[in-house]
Amino acid sequence: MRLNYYPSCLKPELTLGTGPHYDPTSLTVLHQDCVSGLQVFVDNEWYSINPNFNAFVVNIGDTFMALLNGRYKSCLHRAVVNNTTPRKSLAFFLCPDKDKVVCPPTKLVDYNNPRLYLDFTWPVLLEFTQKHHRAETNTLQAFSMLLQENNAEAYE
Ligand SMILES: O=C(O)CCC(=O)C(=O)O
Ligand SMILES: [Fe+2]
Repeated sequence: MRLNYYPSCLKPELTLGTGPHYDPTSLTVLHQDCVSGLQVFVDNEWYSINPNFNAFVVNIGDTFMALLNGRYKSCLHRAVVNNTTPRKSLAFFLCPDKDKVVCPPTKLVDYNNPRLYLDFTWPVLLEFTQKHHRAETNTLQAFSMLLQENNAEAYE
């Protein structure tokens, strides 16, 4: 769980509350107060999500995307600040047990939908995100390439 507090800022256009990122986890359940700030990146544009104190925003993260073999996509999002009102949000991250292998069900893999990502466990992806945090890059793609390189080396 993460509690975010974004103080107001005299020059909000010069800063970001939380930079653009994909959540690496499976699902994120987000609760916001009544101040807007959350934005998602769709079709090359940032869209503000209206805050609703009585609702949760559920975000698909990279682990869920891998588990569903890319059928649902994780979403690039960020939080911006404003010059009048501080904002608070609460993010509850769901992630797999540490020894569970993230592998899509066979039903989601066939000739037209080949495996997009090699098997991995959550702690390995977590370590990758902690060591190589690169805002706005596609973390899952970069992680997947590393898995493929490691896999190839193991067979050399
Ligand atoms: O504060 C927000 O609305 C977003 C926070 C967020 O994306 C996160 O904590 O991962
Ligand atoms: Fe997030």
